[in-house]
Amino acid sequence: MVAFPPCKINLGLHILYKRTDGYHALETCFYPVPWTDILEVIPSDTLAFSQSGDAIPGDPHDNLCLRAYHLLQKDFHLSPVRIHLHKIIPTGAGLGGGSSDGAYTLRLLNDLFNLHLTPTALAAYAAQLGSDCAFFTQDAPQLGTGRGEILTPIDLSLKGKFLVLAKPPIHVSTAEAYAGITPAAPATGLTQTLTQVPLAAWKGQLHNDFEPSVFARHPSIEALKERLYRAGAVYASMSGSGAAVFGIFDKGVDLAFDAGVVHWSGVLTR
Ligand SMILES: C[C@](O)(CO)[C@H](O)COP(=O)(O)OP(=O)(O)OC[C@H]1O[C@@H](n2ccc(N)nc2=O)[C@H](O)[C@@H]1O
Ligand SMILES: Nc1ncnc2c1ncn2[C@@H]1O[C@H](COP(=O)(O)OP(=O)(O)OP(=O)(O)O)[C@@H](O)[C@H]1O
Repeated sequence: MVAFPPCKINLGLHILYKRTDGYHALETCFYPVPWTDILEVIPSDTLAFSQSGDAIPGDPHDNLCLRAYHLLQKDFHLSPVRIHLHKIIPTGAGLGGGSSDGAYTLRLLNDLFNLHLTPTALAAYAAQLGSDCAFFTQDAPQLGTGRGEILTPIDLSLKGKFLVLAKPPIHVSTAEAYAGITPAAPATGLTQTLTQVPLAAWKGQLHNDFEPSVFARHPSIEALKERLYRAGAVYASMSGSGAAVFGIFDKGVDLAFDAGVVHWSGVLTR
């Protein structure tokens, strides 16, 4: 079986307070973007994991695809599989690429072994892999709360808009980004902003709370965001804890970026 795990952007990201478990309570809108990895899971005599494409930091034995397998193996005594991941989504980007691979491994195993896990059950397993993972068990935009694992569908469509994603050659560690945050309740709740403020007025009203501290350490990320505005973006922001930034345009643009900046662009179809 083959799947194409997408990445995500965060439309608004409010870090509300630090929880007693060390995580932060947040509210964000996860929006899927078809810049995808390629994931194959097939039955095998022995458990095997291989990868191609871009390098992935860390020990391959800790890959989220394998962690997903072991999570279900523990409860369902699954037969061995061979997993191959072709990596395209940049890591350390705030795009949830690793989280997506883990969640899609759960989805493929659910189908391959007819486990009949519901989307809710899959989301609960995914939440054990990481705070961003649960979102990737769903296919539509979701409001994320809690540590990001509590999902509520949101009626929001960017269909027909042209999206540009760009990641400079900077790796932002999620834990490091959270350590630089001073949590605070926002003046306006995220759902209210997203549903009552038109896209044309999001600039200055839709905030990613990670931007001040990450931009202070990495001014080139802020410069990239401003570059998107100068190119005509209606709205631009850093995604997640960075380093990727995105711009939403009313029409297609053809932008050239400095060497080392990996980028994707396309018309959103949902
Ligand atoms: C920044 C976001 O990408 C926004 O979508 C997510 O909150 C990050 O989700 P993630 O990468 O899946 O994060 P996890 O792998 O669960 O946690 C990595 C580290 O980030 C911090 N972390 C993560 C999520 C959260 N709500 N509060 C946190 O403080 C913790 O230090 C944690 O040890
Ligand atoms: N399949 C995978 N793809 C990418 N990273 C993986 C994978 N499995 C484990 N990892 C580890 O997880 C870390 C975080 O993954 P990734 O960088 O894709 O998330 P992210 O882009 O930071 O997204 P976010 O910040 O929104 O969670 C990587 O640096 C890597 O060490």
